[in-house]
Amino acid sequence: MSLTGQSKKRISPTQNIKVVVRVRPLSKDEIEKKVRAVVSCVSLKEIQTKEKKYHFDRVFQPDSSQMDVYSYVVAPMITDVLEGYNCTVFAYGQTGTGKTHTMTGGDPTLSSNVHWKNDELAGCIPRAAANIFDEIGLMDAVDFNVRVSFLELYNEEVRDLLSEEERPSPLNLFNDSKGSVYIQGLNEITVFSSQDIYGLLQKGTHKRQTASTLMNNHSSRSHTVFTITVHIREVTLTGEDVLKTGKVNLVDLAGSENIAKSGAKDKRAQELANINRSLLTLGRVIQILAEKNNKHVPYRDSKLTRILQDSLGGNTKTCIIATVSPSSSSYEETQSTLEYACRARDIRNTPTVNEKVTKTQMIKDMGHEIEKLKRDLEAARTGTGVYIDKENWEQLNTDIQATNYTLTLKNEVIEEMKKKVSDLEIIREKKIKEFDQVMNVCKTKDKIIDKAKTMLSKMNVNLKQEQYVSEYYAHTATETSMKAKELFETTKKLSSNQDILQKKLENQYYNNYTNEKIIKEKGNTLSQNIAASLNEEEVLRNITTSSLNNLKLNLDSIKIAQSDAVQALKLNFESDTMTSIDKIFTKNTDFITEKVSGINTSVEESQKKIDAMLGFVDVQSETCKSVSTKFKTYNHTYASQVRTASDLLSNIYKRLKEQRQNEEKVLQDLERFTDITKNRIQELDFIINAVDNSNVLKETDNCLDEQRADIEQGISEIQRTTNVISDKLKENRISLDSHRDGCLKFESELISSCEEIKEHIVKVEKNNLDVIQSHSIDVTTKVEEAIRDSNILMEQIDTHLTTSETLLKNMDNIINQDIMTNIIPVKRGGDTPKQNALNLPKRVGEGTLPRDVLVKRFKEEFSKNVENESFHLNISTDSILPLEDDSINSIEDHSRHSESLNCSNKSHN
Ligand SMILES: Nc1ncnc2c1ncn2[C@@H]1O[C@H](COP(=O)(O)OP(=O)(O)OP(=O)(O)O)[C@@H](O)[C@H]1O
Repeated sequence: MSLTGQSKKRISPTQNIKVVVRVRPLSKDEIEKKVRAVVSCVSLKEIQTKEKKYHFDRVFQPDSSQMDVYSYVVAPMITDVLEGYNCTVFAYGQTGTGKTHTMTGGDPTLSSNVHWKNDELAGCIPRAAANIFDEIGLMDAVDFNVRVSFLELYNEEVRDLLSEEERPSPLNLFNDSKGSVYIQGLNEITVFSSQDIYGLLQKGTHKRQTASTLMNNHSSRSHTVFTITVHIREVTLTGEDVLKTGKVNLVDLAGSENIAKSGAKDKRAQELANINRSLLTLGRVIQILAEKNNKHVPYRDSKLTRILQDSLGGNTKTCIIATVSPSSSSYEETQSTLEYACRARDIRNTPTVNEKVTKTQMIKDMGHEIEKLKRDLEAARTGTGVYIDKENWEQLNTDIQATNYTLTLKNEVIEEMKKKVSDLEIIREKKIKEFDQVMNVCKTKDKIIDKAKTMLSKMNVNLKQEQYVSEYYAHTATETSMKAKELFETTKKLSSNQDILQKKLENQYYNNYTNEKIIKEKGNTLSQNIAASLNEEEVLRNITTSSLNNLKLNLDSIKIAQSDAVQALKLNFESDTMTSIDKIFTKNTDFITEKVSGINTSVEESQKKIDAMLGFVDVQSETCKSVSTKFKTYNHTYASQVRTASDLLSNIYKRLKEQRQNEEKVLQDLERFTDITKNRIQELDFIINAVDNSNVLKETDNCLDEQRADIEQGISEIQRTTNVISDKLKENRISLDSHRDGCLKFESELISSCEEIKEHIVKVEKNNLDVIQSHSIDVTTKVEEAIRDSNILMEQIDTHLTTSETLLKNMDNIINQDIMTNIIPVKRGGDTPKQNALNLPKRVGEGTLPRDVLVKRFKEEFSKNVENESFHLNISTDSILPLEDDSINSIEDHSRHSESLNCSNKSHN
């Protein structure tokens, strides 16, 4: 039987294995002994011990029913099994915590009177059996096959609990060609109802090895695996028969307590070592899988882990039920079970649906198997098989086993590689996600950059536009001044022409006057002649009168014509020149007004800037003030500190001085005392000598000797005292010296620290001053720049105003003096002079364009030349200004008119 074999087809996403905890209620014994419960279920997912809180997929309280556990853990797996998944449920925990109670339940044989859902004692295995048959029963007319196997793993030996043998021999584990674990000779019994399964469960349970331990008389020391395999026949859309296979392994593990505590000895200890070997290996496997560090997973180190390989980190849907006791006596085990279960939560499986096998393929496989068996039977019956020596046979078997082992190892390596690949795949996916995120960030950044670029280009265009407009205005200003000059020249010429015209008129009048005079003289001569000749007087008078009348008429007509011509000339000149001057004036006024408003705006802006600068200056001055206040405070503190330090020093000096004075005084006293002592000694010597010399007093020798001895003793004592005092004084002096040195050192340190503080203050002050200076320089520069700008603007305004004033004055002069005065007829005569040709400025009437027109023009030009990198707009008035020829025409008309007038005058002459 293969526990794990089936090639896989549909892969579900990788998922953590499910881990739940079931807390058993306190037993009667425990209640009687008043054992304390040391674990509490905080919520549906949390359990609290004395030390720690643990989180699981689900926590079942002591009063949870069997059905509660089944509904949450196994029921969803039945649906998965029928869909073709392999599922495994482990019960893990200390002996006596309810593993068997959870997996098998009170009585493995369910009563047929009660529905399995209502049976209180039934564990997961009988419920799963009933559930599977219920589910199959709900399916419409399907062919199915349900098989059951039940094995026990005891002392690292696999035994078939459904074997007919009384004491079944251990079974071998093999890895088949697909790398799955295969248990040779394990019975898989086909069942047709849930009752069949209950029977087999009961049969197997009887066979289960049990052993007594000190902890629980009924506890099982073996692991059991109860497997229900379901094959369902399906017909594909193409009409082909396929077989869908799914199975559920229900595992009841041996108790997880340690050997020492169990108190087992000798053979039992060996058993426990083996049992623990499986559990220890299971623990290591769980640890390595949970750590996800791609270490070798030691599935092969125990039979239990080999059998359950696929359920841990494989393709199976797995759930671990950790059973714990609430009793304080089991606290350590409970804690270790919870830690173990917690670790297992990190194991990830990739559940995969078993591949559906076609009927043809199955028949083919079975046919091959039958053929093989037939051949073996035939060979055994006829003796035609291959006979080899036993040793060779064993060698061959060993070789096969070794090869199989190598193969298995290779398969394991392959599996590991696959795992690594899948891990790498996960990492790759993560990296791709990260890369995508980075790319998204980059895209966002790109968008921001693009926006910034667009803004920049817009700003560039605006800048160019502003340059264009300002250049244009500058250019127009120059042009205007030039035009004004030309106009001035023209006006001058016009005035000289006016003079000439006046002269012409004067000449005309003079000629007329002369003519009149001559006519009058001639008339007088004629009348004289008529008077002389009386006969002809009447006739001659008539002739003369008519001639005079004619002449008068002629003269009048000439006068009228001339005055008309002058009037017309005057009117023409006035209207044309005035119109053109008006136009220029209006345009210039507009231009000036616009400029003035622009300049006003600039001045306002400058004013605002200056205000802002002044504000900034105010802030800076405030900062300066606060800095200087701080500096003052700092200085003050520093001065007071220096003062305190100097006071301290002077105190120390004073004390030192006093001490020195005291010392000197003591020394002086000592010296005086020494002198006195010396004198006393001398006196005594003198007395002794005197005594020595006197015989009378020899009697008192002894007494004197005694006195001398006393005195000598006193002297020596005095000397000793003096020595002691001098030693003390020396010591005192040394200590004073060291004290003085210390004071001096302190003083020098104080001075140096004061110097440092001073330097620091100076530095800070300098820095502050530098900062303030640089700020004020900046501010001053900016203010000066702003003032300079505004001055320039004011100058420009002044220049414009002066120019316009000059223009106005010139025009006034032209109108008031040159034209109006010179037009009055002069009573002098002369020859009509030749007329001077006027050199008028071509576009004397041109004004400046409004800003919006300029901007529009700039945009047109810019859009045309946008491709050209070195694009530069031509702002010459030839290219941008429209021709406004009214003024030119008027002046040309005027000159034409003058010419015609000249001609008419000539004809008159
Ligand atoms: N949730 C529970 N409710 C009621 N009784 C329980 C529960 N869990 C366990 N018990 C009782 O505790 C005793 C021990 O339980 P059980 O035999 O299932 O423990 P075990 O973990 O399987 O022990 P072993 O490892 O020795 O097989 C039994 O009498 C069982 O009925």
